[in-house]
Amino acid sequence: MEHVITVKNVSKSFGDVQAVKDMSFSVQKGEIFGVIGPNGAGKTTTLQMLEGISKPTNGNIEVLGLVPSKHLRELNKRIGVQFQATAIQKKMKVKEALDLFSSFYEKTTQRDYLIELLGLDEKMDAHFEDLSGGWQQRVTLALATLHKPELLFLDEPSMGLDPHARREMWSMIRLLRGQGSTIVMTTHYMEEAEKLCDRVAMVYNGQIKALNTPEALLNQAAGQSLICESDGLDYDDVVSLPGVIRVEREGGRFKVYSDDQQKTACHIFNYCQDKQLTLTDFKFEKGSLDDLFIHYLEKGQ
Ligand SMILES: Nc1ncnc2c1ncn2[C@@H]1O[C@H](COP(=O)(O)OP(=O)(O)OP(=O)(O)O)[C@@H](O)[C@H]1O
Repeated sequence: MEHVITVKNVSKSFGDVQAVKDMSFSVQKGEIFGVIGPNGAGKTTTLQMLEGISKPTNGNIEVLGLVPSKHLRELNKRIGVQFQATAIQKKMKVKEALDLFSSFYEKTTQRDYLIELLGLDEKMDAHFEDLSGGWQQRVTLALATLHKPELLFLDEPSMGLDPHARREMWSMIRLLRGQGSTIVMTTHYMEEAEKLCDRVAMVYNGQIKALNTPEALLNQAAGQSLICESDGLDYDDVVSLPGVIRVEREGGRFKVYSDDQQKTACHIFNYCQDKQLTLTDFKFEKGSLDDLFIHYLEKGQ
């Protein structure tokens, strides 16, 4: 498996704030690699170190065989970075933005292809500020990919888009991957991570808490919750059962998150027998990435 990014024991501090702590991972050629995490988790800081914009305090990074902070000029020819829409001048026309960004690169071999792929033809004379969020994202995606980068960095590519525009953005990202680009993206949307990404890193508190395919992460999440219902269940008793991490209650219905689903299930049955309670419902619930994410947030470490 060819790695286009290798991160080894990387940390980054801003004064007293340790934004990234001893992070290690690699990205394989041709994959869509997602980074998810709450605000302040260290996602942008990580991306900026990969892009060569900032230098790690400790550790080593290799991107396309180069050290980003040392070989920025060479790297910039081979990577694409999608700018936030706010970085584009409001009064600039789409075609002017394309011309300006084309002038940054030696070759813009896929300009015409991108205009067609992203349907930009009809918007060439529109001012950037007059475009909807979905169209603005298409333009910034085009600007990042004019030079057909081997590696594309997208920071929240579908932020603020409606569900339809988001799905269109996913198809475009898949097409760009189909053309040979490796894609590293951040997202806040669990559904996006699940449906679009080949592998997902869950980042919290500057550390990777889980890294796997969405399917494997979902299986991990699936082992973590169960539903039980009985009129006599006591919240404090259920919370203190072995393996229980967190309990959500709605009337007599409890959703129990556990480190060990089987063990907790046995303890719930024993507890109900001891207290002579009748369970009116009991099931293992298929978890979601949201559940897993909240699990790491609540563990808070
Ligand atoms: N230039 C900086 N100076 C000081 N602290 C910073 C700087 N950049 C980031 N931080 C801090 O580092 C931590 C990680 O920030 P980062 O922007 O990487 O998080 P994030 O996961 O991208 O969050 P968001 O989803 O809100 O963009 C935060 O505590 C942030 O306040």
